[in-house]
Amino acid sequence: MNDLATLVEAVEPIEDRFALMAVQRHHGLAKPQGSLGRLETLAAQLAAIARVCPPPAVDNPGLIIAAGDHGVHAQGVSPWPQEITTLMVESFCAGRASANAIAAACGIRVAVLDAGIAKPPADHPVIRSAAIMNGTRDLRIEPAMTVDECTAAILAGASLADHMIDTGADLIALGDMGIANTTPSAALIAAFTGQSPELVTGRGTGIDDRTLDLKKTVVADALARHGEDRDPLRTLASIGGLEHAALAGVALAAAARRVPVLLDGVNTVAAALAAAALCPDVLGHLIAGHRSVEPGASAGLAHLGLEPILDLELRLGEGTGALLAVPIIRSAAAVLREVAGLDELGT
Ligand SMILES: Cc1cc2ncn([C@H]3O[C@H](COP(=O)(O)O)[C@@H](O)[C@H]3O)c2cc1C
Ligand SMILES: O=C(O)c1cccnc1
Repeated sequence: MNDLATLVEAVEPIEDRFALMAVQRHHGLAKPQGSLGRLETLAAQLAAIARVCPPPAVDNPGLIIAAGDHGVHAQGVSPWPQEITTLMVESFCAGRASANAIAAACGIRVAVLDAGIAKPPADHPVIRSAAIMNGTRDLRIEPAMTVDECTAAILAGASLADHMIDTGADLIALGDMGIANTTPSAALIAAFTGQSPELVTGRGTGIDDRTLDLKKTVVADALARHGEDRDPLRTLASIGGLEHAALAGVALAAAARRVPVLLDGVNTVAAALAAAALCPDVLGHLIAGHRSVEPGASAGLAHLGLEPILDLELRLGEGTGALLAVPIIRSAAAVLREVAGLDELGT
């Protein structure tokens, strides 16, 4: 897929009639009706996404972690040095980050996209480089990306998702890495939900009250600079990050292939808002893995109409909350595929 219009056009709405078939099938299984609660709703969504009932088994889930750096880091919105982005990407490659530990525990493969890191890491088989730019510009004072740069990042994410699906992935979880990225996330969430920067800006990695006030001002200034334009692509380019754009592309490409897209914390929710603004039909393909502590995550999920599977008070990112929800999604598909019918009992 080498242009954005083609990518957006390739996404079709999910088909509710397969969800209805799933509900009927659940009613006939050897258990009281509705007794598996939201597992049943999830299974119905999986059927509607795949357009088949029962839905395919979730045998080969994958995580894509998109990493980027941010010009707005210069405003002092994160207590951490920018180099941590590169160091954490190296840690993903070495299999030593939290995301790796959880992915290994849950049997999920991990791929990393350097969507635009200031100091690119050394080549490694699990990293792909988008090779667009080494981080965004400072969104408080100028557009973070041009529309062309943003489009290139979306397509780089889409291409990696396509590759993962071509090599067997049947569910794609989104993960992020990028010091200072909760600032563009707050800006995107404010822009796409209409909520105030005050309400959707949070403490990220854990900033003090004074830095939080500064961060809210930076987000408000970015929105004021950008103005009223809510064109999805121009908004994403102006106040977003390269990893947000790449993850929006991952979501679009997976949806186009009828593969479920699993969201993590605030940064992936911001990317999902952009993807849904670019292409509303992506929405039915999204599953919210968890509710991040970050306030913008809840605002974004409410706007998308998504109820998260888990609430473990996580605020890390990297895809950790999405990964933890994978066994539940796998189980939802397995129940609908494998459980005996009431009429089969004793046979
Ligand atoms: C060591 C370390 C590992 C991380 N893994 C994810 N994040 C998370 O924190 C960053 C965003 O928070 P803020 O906007 O406050 O900088 C992102 O990289 C996010 O994925 C990390 C942050 C650190 C420091
Ligand atoms: O919601 C998240 O995933 C998150 C929160 C704080 C910092 N980084 C990520």
